[in-house]
Amino acid sequence: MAPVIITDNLGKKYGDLDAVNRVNFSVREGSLFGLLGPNGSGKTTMIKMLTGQILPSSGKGYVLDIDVTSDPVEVRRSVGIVPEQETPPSFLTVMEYLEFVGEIRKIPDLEKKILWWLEFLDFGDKRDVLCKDLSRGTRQKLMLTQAFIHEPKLALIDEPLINFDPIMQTKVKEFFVSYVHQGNTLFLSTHLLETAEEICTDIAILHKANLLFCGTIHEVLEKSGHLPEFFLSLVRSN
Ligand SMILES: Nc1ncnc2c1ncn2[C@@H]1O[C@H](COP(=O)(O)OP(=O)(O)OP(=O)(O)O)[C@@H](O)[C@H]1O
Repeated sequence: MAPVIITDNLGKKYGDLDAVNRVNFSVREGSLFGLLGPNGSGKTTMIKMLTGQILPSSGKGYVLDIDVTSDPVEVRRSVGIVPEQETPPSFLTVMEYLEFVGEIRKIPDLEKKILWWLEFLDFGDKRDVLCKDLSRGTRQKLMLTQAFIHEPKLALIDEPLINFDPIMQTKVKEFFVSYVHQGNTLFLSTHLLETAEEICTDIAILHKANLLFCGTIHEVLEKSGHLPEFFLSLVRSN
């Protein structure tokens, strides 16, 4: 099975700063891939490059066989994306925003799908509320909905569980696991190491713009017993 994401010496500089330093890894189809790393290690920059939001400074990146440098628009069209701390347009209601997304993505049976998501994430009572008046958790529900409503084969999500209460975290984690069991792929960045250990099949660790580790969760657990210990000892020794 061909990887759904390949990076080949992919790098990003902001002026003189290496935010991501010539990184190589690939993501298997059907995996739940967790990108970990301390603050400022380059996770968001990596996701932005892989979702066509910024252009790399060096190397190549392929997402679903699409070159992220030459065809960023096609990348954005093909995947589900939840950018870091993104908020939906303040001047639209929940329904208006989802109808807008449906229009752009040309989603069949849109109304039915919207109703399913409103019920699944338990925010149907907010359907006519302007996005500016939503709580942070409800905004995150809306951002997750817009990422998955067109049923992409691959979704990339920056900090997916932030702002959610424990009940909603559990529900969303279960959704992620069932999403990959259906053959789709999920690429997420997170600081929640216990959660990554619980649900991820594959792990990559960035530190100071460099890739320190990429492998399966089984390799991690064999080496170290638990992901948090593995992560801390690797990062502290580099
Ligand atoms: N637009 C930008 N201009 C200049 N520097 C930037 C820009 N965006 C990010 N950086 C820098 O690039 C480095 C990597 O940032 P990035 O946001 O990718 O890290 P991160 O791992 O996602 O961090 P966090 O866990 O804190 O969200 C940091 O040093 C950051 O200050």
